[in-house]
Amino acid sequence: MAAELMDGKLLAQEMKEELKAQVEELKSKGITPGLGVILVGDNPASKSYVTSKEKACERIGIFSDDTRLPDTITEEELLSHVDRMNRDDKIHGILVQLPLPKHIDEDKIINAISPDKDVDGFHPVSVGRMVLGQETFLPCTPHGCLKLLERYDVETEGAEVVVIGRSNIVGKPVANLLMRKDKPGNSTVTVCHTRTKKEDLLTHTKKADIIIVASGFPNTLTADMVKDGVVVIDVGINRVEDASRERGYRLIGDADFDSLKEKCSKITPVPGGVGPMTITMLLFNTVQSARNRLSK
Ligand SMILES: Nc1nc2c(c(=O)[nH]1)N[C@@H](CN(C=O)c1ccc(C(=O)N[C@@H](CCC(=O)O)C(=O)O)cc1)CN2
Repeated sequence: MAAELMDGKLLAQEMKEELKAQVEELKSKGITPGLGVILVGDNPASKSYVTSKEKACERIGIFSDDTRLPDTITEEELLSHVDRMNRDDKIHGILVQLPLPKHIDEDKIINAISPDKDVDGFHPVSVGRMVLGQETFLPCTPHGCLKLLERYDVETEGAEVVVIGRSNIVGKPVANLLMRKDKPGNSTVTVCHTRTKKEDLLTHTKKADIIIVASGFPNTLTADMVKDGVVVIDVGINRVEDASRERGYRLIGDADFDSLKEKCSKITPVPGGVGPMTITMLLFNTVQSARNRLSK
């Protein structure tokens, strides 16, 4: 049985149409949603993600305030840019593209973003609200995973979910969201990570109904590790050299798509799965932040 593809590109497109209409409505009320974007250094992947985010903003009518800084910038200088954006009423969301250069303390920068403008959902206040089930900006990649599960009618209530990876931006939040008393949610969640024993990982993955792989390593999940009919969400993005491609590489996820697609009931492709949803959920949060302004 071949798996159904959970098409993130298509869902992202559908959601962007809705968001575009919401932006038009906000504009008719005198509010143009604005996203402050900060990119430090010239990491090629970060540059390409930021460019995609800005293009996506433009397409749906969000204004973006683009600040590109050299990787020689000091922590204080970077903090002053965040502070400027915190005080700018035209900016409803602030995005500091990660990773930051090693000499800059990422936590310090994230903590400086006003929680009201934290459209990445990384600030400790946003994380706390998310864990407590309070209204807040949800982190974009985990939120995108939930939207995919919802759109493709995957039942999460009572499901055995295994999350592979415990990062602050994917593993921990997606595990938390799926255990919340909510829909999607109400799952029994197990988090596996680099220190999980191989035999334990297998025990967990073999009984999972849904597996979210965010390990950062290709082939972390293979067909022999899962039961028939499992749903797999692959958050990984790994570059593999490929001279036949124009850019010299191709992208693969953390799951072995080719073997898993014969055993899963549903699976996300890479590219075209979770990645496009990450950008769309950023737009979603930025529009939400601008709408919040209406009620103030
Ligand atoms: N401030 C943030 N930094 C980072 C985040 C984040 O959510 N906020 N996440 C990641 C990278 N990321 C967004 O910034 C991101 C990754 C991948 C994609 C994406 O669309 N991928 C495409 C393929 C793109 C390509 O061809 O190169 C796909 O999977 O189809 C978007 C955003 C780290 N930093």
